[in-house]
Amino acid sequence: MTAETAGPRDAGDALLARVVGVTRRYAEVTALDDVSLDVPAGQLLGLLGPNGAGKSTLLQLLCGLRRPTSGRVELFGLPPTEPAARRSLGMTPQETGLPPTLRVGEVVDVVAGHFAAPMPTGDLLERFGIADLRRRQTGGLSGGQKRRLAVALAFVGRPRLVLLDEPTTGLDVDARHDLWAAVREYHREGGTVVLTSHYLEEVEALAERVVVVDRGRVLVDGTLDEVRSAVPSRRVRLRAAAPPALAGADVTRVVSDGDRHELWTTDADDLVRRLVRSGTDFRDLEVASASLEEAFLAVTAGAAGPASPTAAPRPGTEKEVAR
Ligand SMILES: Nc1ncnc2c1ncn2[C@@H]1O[C@H](COP(=O)(O)OP(=O)(O)OP(=O)(O)O)[C@@H](O)[C@H]1O
Repeated sequence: MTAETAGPRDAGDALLARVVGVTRRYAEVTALDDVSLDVPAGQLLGLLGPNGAGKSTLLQLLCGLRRPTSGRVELFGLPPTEPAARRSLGMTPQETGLPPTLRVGEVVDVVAGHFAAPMPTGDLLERFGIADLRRRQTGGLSGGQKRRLAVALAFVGRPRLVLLDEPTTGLDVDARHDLWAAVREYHREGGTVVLTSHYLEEVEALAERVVVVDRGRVLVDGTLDEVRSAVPSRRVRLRAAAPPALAGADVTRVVSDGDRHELWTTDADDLVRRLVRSGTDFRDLEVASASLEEAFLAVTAGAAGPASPTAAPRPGTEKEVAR
C-alpha cells in the first residue's frame, strides 16, 4: 500500500475519544445518565440498545453536534466542538440529506475537497459497492443506495475515527454485507469505529467490543462473549396456579399469562432443581434456548435503575426480578 492510499494507522493504545461522567438532558428527558466510555485507537465498538436508549445522543456528543448537560467529552484530546478535533473524524448520522441534482461522483468529489489526502473517488465507490452509481444523480437513488453513499462519505477523508449511526438501516441483505465488508477493511487498516445498531447480528458481525445502552445507562461493556454470558440465555416454561417463587434461583424475568409462566435464567439446570425441591405443583415443563437477540431484549426490558420518562411502558404481565 502506498503512502497515498494508506488508510488510518493508529497505534492501538491511544484514546481517540472519551466520555467522562456525562449526563445529557432534553427538557425533562434524561437521554444519558452519568455515562463514561473510552474509545481506544483501533477498536471496532458496537453500541447496542433499543429505541430511545441514548445511542444517537452519545454519538452526537462525540462529534460535537451536542454538548453534555454535565460531564466531559474529548475527541482526540480536545473538546469535540473544536474544528481541529473533527478533522480526523468521519460521521454518518441516522438521516442524511444529499444534494439531489449532483451525481454520486460529484458528491464524493465535493466532500473530498475538504480533506488534504482524501481517498480517490473511484476507490471509495468501489469499496462501498456503488461504483456503478457514479454518474447517477443522488435524487434518483433508492433509499438503500443513498444510505450506502452517505456511509461511504464518512470515509472519504481517511478519518482516524468513524461514527456510524445505524449504518445499515434500510439496506437489503447483500448491501448490508457489502457495507460490513467495507467497514471491516477500514478497521483492518487500523481505523477505529463506533457504530450504533438495534441488531445484535450486526454487532456480532463487526464489533470486538459491545456496549449495551438502555434508558441512558451503560448496562454491559465488554467483549461479545462477556455480553453473552451476562444475558439470560434460557427460558423455562411451565404451567402452575401461580408463578413459582424460587429463592436463590438466578431468575431475571418472569412473564406470566394465566397459568403459563416463563422464567428467564442463565442456569436452567439449577432452576429446575430448585423448582422440584420447592414442591410447586407444575406441569408441561419446557426448557428452551433463547437467541442472543431475545436474550438481549430480555436484559434491556428487565434493566433495573431509574427509568427515564421516555422509557417504554412494559407489558403488564411481566414481572421483573432484581438479580
Ligand atoms: N432533540 C431532542 N429533543 C428532545 N428529546 C430528545 C431529542 N433527541 C433525543 N431525545 C430523546 O432522548 C432519548 C434518547 O434518544 P436517542 O436518539 O439518543 O436514542 P437512540 O438510542 O439513538 O434511539 P434510536 O435507536 O431510536 O435512534 C429519547 O427518549 C429521545 O426521545
